Formats: sequence, C-alpha cells, structure tokens
Amino acid sequence: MQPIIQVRGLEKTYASGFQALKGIDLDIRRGEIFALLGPNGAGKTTLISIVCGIVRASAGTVTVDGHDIVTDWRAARSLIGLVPQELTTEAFESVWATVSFSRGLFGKPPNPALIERILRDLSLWEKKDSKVMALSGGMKRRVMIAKALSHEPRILFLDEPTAGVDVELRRGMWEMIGRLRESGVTIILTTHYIEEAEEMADTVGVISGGRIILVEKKAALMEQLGQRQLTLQLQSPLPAIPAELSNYPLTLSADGRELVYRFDSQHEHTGIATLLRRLGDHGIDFTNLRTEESSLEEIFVSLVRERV
Ligand SMILES: Nc1ncnc2c1ncn2[C@@H]1O[C@H](COP(=O)(O)OP(=O)(O)OP(=O)(O)O)[C@@H](O)[C@H]1O
Repeated sequence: MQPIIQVRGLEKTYASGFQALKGIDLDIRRGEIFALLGPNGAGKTTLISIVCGIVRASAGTVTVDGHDIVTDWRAARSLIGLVPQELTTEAFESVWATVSFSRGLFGKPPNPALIERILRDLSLWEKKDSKVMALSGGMKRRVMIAKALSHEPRILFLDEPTAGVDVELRRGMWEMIGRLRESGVTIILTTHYIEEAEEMADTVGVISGGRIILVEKKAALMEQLGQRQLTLQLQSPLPAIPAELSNYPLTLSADGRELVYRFDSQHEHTGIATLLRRLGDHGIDFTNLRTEESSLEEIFVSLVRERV
C-alpha cells in the first residue's frame, strides 16, 4: 500500500544559513504510530513544520496521501491535524468556541455532536464553557489536541504531546492516542520521553543532525539492538571476577554480591548454560537470577552516540 506520507530529498536551510535538514527520505505507513526521536536541535520540529505547511522546504518533496504539499497544499493540509509544541490558543474564548472555530477554519460545517465526543474523550466536557486561560497546563494541552482533531484529520502530528504533563495524565493521553489509532488515524509523534515511544510506537525513526539515521519497526529494533542482561545473586560475595572466567563479559555489582552477564539477545547461543556450568565448577553458588532487556532509551543513546 502507498505510504500515507512520502518525504523525498527534503532539505531545509534557514535564512541564517543554518542547514537544519540534510536530505530526508521517509515513508510513513497508513494507520501506524510513528515516533520520531532525536536529540535537541536534530530537526524534528522543522520536519513536522514542513509537512504541515508551516515552514517552506529548501529542496525535496512531500506528499500526503498522494497530494503534494506545495502544489496541492489545501488537500494535503485538510488531512492533517497538528498539535504544536507550544501552546497557542485563544485565551479569552471558551473551550467549546475555540474547538468549534478550529473546525470552521478548515471549511467544515459545524458538527456539535463530533465536538462533544472529542471533548468527552479528552475529559474536557465539564470545562466546555470555561475560558481557556483559566485551565491548567495539562488541560490547555488537551484543548490543543481537541482543536487538532476538530476537522477529523486522517493524520495527527503531536510535537512533544506530553511535555510537562504529569504521569497520570500522560497515561490517559497514551490511551487516547491508542484509541485514535484504532479509529484509523495515522499518528506521528516526537517525544523526549523514550518510554512513550517504547509504549506506543509501531515504528521508530531516529533523526540526528538533520539526517534520518534509522527507521525500524519498534519490535525489530529492540530485538536487533537490544542487549540482555542476566544478574545472578551470589551466595557469598566475590572480591573480583575469577581469572578463569575472564573471557566472559562479566561484571560485579552490589559490592560483589551480584554477578552481571550481558549477552546479545539476537544470538542463538547466549552462552548462559555454559556460564552456569563454569560457575558451578568454580564453586560459585547463586541464590537467585533475573534477566532484563535493554530499554529503547539505551538503544537510542547508543545509536546517537555512534553517529557523533
Ligand atoms: N527559524 C529558524 N532560523 C534558524 N535556525 C532555526 C530556526 N528554527 C530552527 N532552527 C535551528 O534548526 C535546528 C533544528 O531545530 P528543530 O526545532 O527542528 O529541532 P528539534 O529536533 O525539534 O529540537 P527540540 O528537540 O529541541 O525541539 C536547530 O539547530 C535550530 O536552532
């Protein structure tokens, strides 16, 4: 199936002469949640702003469901909802008026039933008559999402959707984003909370220094690049790794009471069975063992570090 967003050879040089994007090629599949990760200044907001028609590209093309964002901008833009990083909204208007007005901006006829559903889904219904300025930061952010959804976009961009939002509300927003995906909306989000990508994304793209350095299904990424760790709790603490075991990637932690073995989860032979036998041969007994997988965060940090 044709990707819903297709980016080819995209470059952006700002008036200052700074090149923020250096040739981006990217396909976003219909109906997926795509998490765009990258360090500060990597170019995430620039990329999103170009696709949404807010910033003009210096070179390259973008199509949204087959519509070129420059020559066919109106059709492209009508498919997109954008929740920007910064909260910008009409402070003196009521929640209801602000969200209804946003729908009108896209030339869509009023649809009070839809606006009600969006406000209820975002737990904003009780606040529909409140002025936006009287809301908490988390609520204002949800108003931004409601505005972006008001014209029934097929694609939703969320730039740092949960920045500064407390943990409970963040979970609530993840659930809401999950429901949107189930309804067929394609979601592209940028986030600094890698946990967010780990929890929600189908595909992860990493951008660094204006270049896409990786696009991968999340599950495959974690499988390929993930390291696993086996921790053995020792019966008696060890002062050092015995010389006979020096060819194993072992470290001691917890004052010698834990022995940590890192292995490649991709490898068929993890070496665990032989390691345990060798420990037995050397009279090293353990009382407990646990395994842990590396998080997306660890994978991300090592990827970006590799490219610096
Ligand atoms: N209007 C502008 N003029 C000049 N340079 C800009 C402009 N907007 C952004 N930049 C620069 O382009 C680079 C990419 O910025 P961008 O906001 O796209 O990064 P980001 O990945 O979204 O970062 P963050 O995670 O901090 O939001 C940065 O170095 C930024 O300083």
